[in-house]
Amino acid sequence: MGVIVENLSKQFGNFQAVKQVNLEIKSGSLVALLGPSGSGKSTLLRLIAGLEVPDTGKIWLTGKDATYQSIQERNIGFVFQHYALFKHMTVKQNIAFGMEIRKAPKAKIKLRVEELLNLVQLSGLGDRFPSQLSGGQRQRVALARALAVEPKVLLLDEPFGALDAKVRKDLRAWLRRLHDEVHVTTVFVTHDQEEAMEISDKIVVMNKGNVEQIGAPAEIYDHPATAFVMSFIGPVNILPSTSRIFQKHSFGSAHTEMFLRPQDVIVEKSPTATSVPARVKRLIHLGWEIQAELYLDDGQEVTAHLSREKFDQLNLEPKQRVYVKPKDAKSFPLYYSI
Ligand SMILES: Nc1ncnc2c1ncn2[C@@H]1O[C@H](COP(=O)(O)OP(=O)(O)OP(=O)(O)O)[C@@H](O)[C@H]1O
Repeated sequence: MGVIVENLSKQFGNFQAVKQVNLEIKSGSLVALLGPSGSGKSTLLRLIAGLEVPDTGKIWLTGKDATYQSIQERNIGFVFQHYALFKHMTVKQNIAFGMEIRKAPKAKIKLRVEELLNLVQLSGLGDRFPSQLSGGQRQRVALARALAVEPKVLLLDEPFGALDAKVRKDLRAWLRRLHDEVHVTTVFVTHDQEEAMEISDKIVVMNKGNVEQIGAPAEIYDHPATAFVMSFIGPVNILPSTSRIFQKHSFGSAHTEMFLRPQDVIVEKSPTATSVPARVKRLIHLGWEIQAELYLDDGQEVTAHLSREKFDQLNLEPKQRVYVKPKDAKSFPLYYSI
């Protein structure tokens, strides 16, 4: 058993930050809490950690009711965005800190510190001080320190948020590999959908204190439960269902808005029975694919993503006449903007 959150709510003054959240995080899994700023991700994480007390609901950690347990009793490892290493202690001393507080035998601490240094790939840097490390290295020390006390659950609040894009990307892959080695139940807060998709087993999408959807990355991307999820995870064209592009197609129940992924816009040079005319406005090279900004003859703008191969085959130019049709589109009963 990992973490179970039951009907959990938290209010700050008049503001409801977390609204009756229910959640089950399987033991040994890596789960991302994903949502825009202010959606309640950090508050939910802090409630699980015991840094906040819930107004209602329960938290179960590895089968035990932890709702009113102290932070220490919960045996949780926590890593924040802004690494809080002890500046006056070396890397080794930082990692050993929790074990020393618990009065673990010296020989055991020494061995475990070496093991953890290896695990976070910082062997040889154990005698440095935090100021002598890069941001990415410091976050790896913070992770080693959190893991040192063998926590039941590891909670990470945007641990790579303060780092530059390249380091961040490397650390994501590294965290995934690390998790595959240690298998500690991990809850990871991020507002970056690519980060969540890349590293997690399951994603919990949050919006305005609510859980919108829980699922594996592909499930959330391919079968979004709500308009919010569809527009938050990946790019999307939001078009009126009366738009010409849908006239010759039917995608189930059509509400007032249709959601069309750019990769589901098929672009051709010649008309077909199911396509409508459009014109190329702008072409943006994204490296692995080309973003074609098009406008339909009714003035509606539509973005299409084309593979390099398809783009070369079409040989597109700005202002060129093309014909488009939707491969797939979705519609939801209610859409509220993010
Ligand atoms: N201690 C507090 N007192 C008052 N309001 C708070 C407190 N902590 C959080 N909030 C409010 O609760 C809401 C949710 O905050 P939270 O930090 O959980 O969001 P988040 O999804 O983690 O956002 P971010 O990605 O910006 O950190 C925000 O509107 C925030 O201002």
